[in-house]
Amino acid sequence: MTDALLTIEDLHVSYRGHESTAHILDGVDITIGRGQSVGLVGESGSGKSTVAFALLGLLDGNAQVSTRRAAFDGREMRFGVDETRALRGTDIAMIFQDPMTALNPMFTIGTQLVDIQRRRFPRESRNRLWGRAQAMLVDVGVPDAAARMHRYPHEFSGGMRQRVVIAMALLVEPKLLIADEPTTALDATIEAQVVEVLDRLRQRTSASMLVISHSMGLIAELCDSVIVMYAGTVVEHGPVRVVFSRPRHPYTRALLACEIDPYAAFDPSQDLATIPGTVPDPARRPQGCIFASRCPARHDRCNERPPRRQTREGRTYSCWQEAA
Ligand SMILES: Nc1ncnc2c1ncn2[C@@H]1O[C@H](COP(=O)(O)OP(=O)(O)OP(=O)(O)O)[C@@H](O)[C@H]1O
Repeated sequence: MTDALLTIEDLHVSYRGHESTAHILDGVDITIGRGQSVGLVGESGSGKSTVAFALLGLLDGNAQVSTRRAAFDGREMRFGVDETRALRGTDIAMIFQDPMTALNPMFTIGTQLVDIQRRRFPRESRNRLWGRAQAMLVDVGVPDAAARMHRYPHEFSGGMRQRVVIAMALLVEPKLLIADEPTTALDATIEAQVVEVLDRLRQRTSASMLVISHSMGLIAELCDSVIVMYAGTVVEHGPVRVVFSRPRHPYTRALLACEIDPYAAFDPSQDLATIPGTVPDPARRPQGCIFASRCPARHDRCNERPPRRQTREGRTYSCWQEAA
């Protein structure tokens, strides 16, 4: 069994409103092994970013978070308190969809790449941190790195800014790198280049990765295993090869049917077509299977009782349908 870097059991996140409570995550389990890359895939609103934000202590103040058990790097962890914030920027680094979220327009890239390392390497000289930063810019494919260190974020293109943010995340030598839709804001050619950089660095560093995306192609390219989320629940998870080539859950099948081929050379223009029907209101979750209202294979039992968890070929899925 892989030595887990992160284990979260039964994660719940809800927001209490005036009239009702919206249950955004409902019993999510996540395990990420050391050096492993895990993808989180699902339609918009399925709760993918909520998982990352819970991990980093970035949820809105009115969020209620609970778990049965959570551990990071061999230590028990608690959510929504200072512990999660303490991990941010040292043990866990995040690459956001919009690189400007992480960059300060007022400072040069060099200054920001040096400052980000201070907490991790408090005794290192500025010169040494500057050298590390410049070398990392070269690594992520920023040309003319020595001169670019003196430039401001607005002097970089979108793709180059995202490379800078990847460098920034890697400079703190995180144990876990979270990439939340890292290429969505980029145009197609640049997107494929950034994926290539992430893939190369993933193979070289020992960091684990959590890649959040609605693109199965991107997950197939970057990840060892995949967690498929629907409306705040995990419907199927397991090795990417198994789940994508022989999906069991009707929702995974529907997602894959919408994309052309997750194993084709990464093509960012491939996107999800819509699956008929709508996601249930998080304030009124059904008592049976959460996907039943949109499922082509549903029968009476699916509306009445939560689905059965089944394991086949190292992959687990929650559905009443018997394996063929
Ligand atoms: N403060 C909040 N109060 C109530 N609901 C919220 C709040 N923040 C987020 N949500 C809801 O949580 C749900 C999950 O959002 P989340 O951003 O995690 O989904 P996602 O799968 O990452 O979607 P996307 O792919 O669009 O980023 C959404 O329905 C969103 O409206």
